[in-house]
Amino acid sequence: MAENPATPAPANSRAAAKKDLPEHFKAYKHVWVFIEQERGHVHPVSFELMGAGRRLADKLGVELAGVVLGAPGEATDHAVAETFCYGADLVYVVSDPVLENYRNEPYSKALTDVVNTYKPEILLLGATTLGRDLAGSVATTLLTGLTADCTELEVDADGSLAATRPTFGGSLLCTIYTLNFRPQMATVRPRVMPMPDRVEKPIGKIVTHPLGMVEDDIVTKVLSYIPDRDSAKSNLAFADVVVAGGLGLGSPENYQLIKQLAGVLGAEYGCSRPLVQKGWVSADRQIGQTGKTIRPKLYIAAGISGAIQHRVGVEGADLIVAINTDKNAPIFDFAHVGIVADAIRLLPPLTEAFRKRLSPHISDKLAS
Ligand SMILES: Cc1cc2nc3c(=O)[nH]c(=O)nc-3n(C[C@H](O)[C@H](O)[C@H](O)COP(=O)(O)OP(=O)(O)OC[C@H]3O[C@@H](n4cnc5c(N)ncnc54)[C@H](O)[C@@H]3O)c2cc1C
Repeated sequence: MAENPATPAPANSRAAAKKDLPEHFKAYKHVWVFIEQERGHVHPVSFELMGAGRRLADKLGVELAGVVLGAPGEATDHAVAETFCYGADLVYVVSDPVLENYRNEPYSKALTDVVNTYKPEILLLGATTLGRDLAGSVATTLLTGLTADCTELEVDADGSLAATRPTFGGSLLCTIYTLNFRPQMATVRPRVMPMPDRVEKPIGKIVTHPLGMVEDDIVTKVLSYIPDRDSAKSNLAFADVVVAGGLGLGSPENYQLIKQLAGVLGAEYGCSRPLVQKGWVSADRQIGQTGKTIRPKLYIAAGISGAIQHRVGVEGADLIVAINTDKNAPIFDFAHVGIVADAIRLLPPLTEAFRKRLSPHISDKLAS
């Protein structure tokens, strides 16, 4: 692997680092996306990656495939059908009762076997808890490179995957290449890539592959399945409207102003990292490089300076409104609307104005 600054180096400057791709890797073709599904629920990041994968596949002139692992039945069938609606040319399926719940061992074996048999040149996974666990073990088993938490994926003139991600605490971007091994693997966090349109399509070509493993082969046992009661608590990453507060609010009491405005707008509320570190707000509300990436239609940030680690999590918002007392705050460099004001004084009348202006019907629409 080679590490480069944010702008991909021209192909010829990497020539020295690039030994001839070993003969057995030359057969690796096509772009694959691992479709993460649990009990019939496909994680949206998988479809976001289908959009990114389609762009890469078209540039390379190859096929885009989804890989679905799961137990035989409706849930897996549904995931396969949806994968076609998000642009797959074909779908690889490993369907076995052992794969009903995620466990690293059988999932790694299934994905590794399918890769070794059908040889993709690029394999993308969501940087979710499951995706990170699976990607790491599959990459180490395949002895190939994995670039985690990418923010951009491109294909170079020589067909290499240029995977860009923040480094040095987010102060730099680096582009990483897996030059001499295949597949080139990358994970991407939810909401980093835009969601492509879903187009109703019939089921296309499916390639099934056996798991070749039975329950007795697996060390970990699933004793029961307990859904995470908190998982539905914060819908921050997928909200259309997000209101967030930072250290400029000065106290947890003042942070309530953020929640009040969010309540009136039917929005989700979030925060910068220091508020989580101070214990004012729970970690699932943190926005930024080490928190959630958001892509709302409207993002209101109050008392947030706009450090790069925060910026990378909000740049995908359609409209960013920043409230800050310091007219030179970095957030004004990327906000679409900047309000130089004391948020503690501005938020209550702003909330009241929205309350008067928005009928419940409009609030519902904004939030939907
Ligand atoms: C490895 C690493 C990962 C990180 N990950 C993240 C991350 O995921 N998310 C994240 O947010 N940060 C992250 N950080 C921290 C980041 O570098 C910043 O320190 C942080 O974002 C700053 O938070 P803030 O804007 O709330 O506070 P500050 O930078 O202190 O800014 C407060 C702002 O409030 C303004 N202000 C003061 N009073 C008022 C007022 N009354 N009304 C309006 N404005 C006012 C000030 O002018 C200032 O601009 C990370 C840092 C590192 C090193």
